[in-house]
Amino acid sequence: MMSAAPATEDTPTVDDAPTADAPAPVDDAPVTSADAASAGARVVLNNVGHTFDHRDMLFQHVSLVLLPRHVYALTGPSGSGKSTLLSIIAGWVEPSEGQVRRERCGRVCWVFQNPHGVARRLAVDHVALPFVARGETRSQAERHALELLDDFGLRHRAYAPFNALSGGEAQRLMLARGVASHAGLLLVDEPTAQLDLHAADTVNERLHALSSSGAIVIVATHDPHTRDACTDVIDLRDFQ
Ligand SMILES: Nc1ncnc2c1ncn2[C@@H]1O[C@H](COP(=O)(O)OP(=O)(O)OP(=O)(O)O)[C@@H](O)[C@H]1O
Repeated sequence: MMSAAPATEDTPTVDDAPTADAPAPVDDAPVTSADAASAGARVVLNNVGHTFDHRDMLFQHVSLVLLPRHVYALTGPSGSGKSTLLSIIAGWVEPSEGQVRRERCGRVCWVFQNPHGVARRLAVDHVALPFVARGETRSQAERHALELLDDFGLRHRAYAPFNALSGGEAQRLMLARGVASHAGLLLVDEPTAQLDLHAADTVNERLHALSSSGAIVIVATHDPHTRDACTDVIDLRDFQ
């Protein structure tokens, strides 16, 4: 395991980012995760810092380049700002200091700690929908969805409505949907907090498989097993 690449002379920095001559990245462009990797996707954080009270910085001077085919564990004590940094990377929260650039990342997918689904919709339909949206027939989409549910250890829950799933099952379902939607940037908040060891291992393996397919995967976690399953670690204690 290694630390996430700091934006040094050896790694791309914001100075390498597209200029006015290059097309601006469009976050919602319908590219697949594999496309995102081949298109040179990356997330560049340049001296990012954040405070909610204009007094105490949660973290500061975060300068990193995040690349496809890596799974970044975002670690740090409770309250150190992991979810906040995920929100900043997603573009939902403006950092108090510095800039974030998402370059050619394609679709951004967030998997929450307490996922929301459509209560009465079947699990399989949550995962089939992105395939249908890409033009597959209903039966093709269902077949692909079932394969993904199998990967996440949820095959036996495929025909359960969302509101009958446990918290851990619901979160794995949303990870499967993230894969189905071909996210180029996948942000995951505490994916294994509600899982037993076996289910957690299944999730950790799939995170890896997803990054191999070309996505940038960032996982906020307290779980040492999840951290060890990641390729890189960003420890917020290094940015206080
Ligand atoms: N919108 C907000 N307004 C004000 N304070 C906030 C807001 N969001 C988060 N905070 C505070 O910022 C700090 C960091 O929160 P955050 O959820 O990012 O930490 P975390 O490292 O993800 O925590 P945990 O590991 O417990 O989930 C906490 O003290 C939290 O109460």
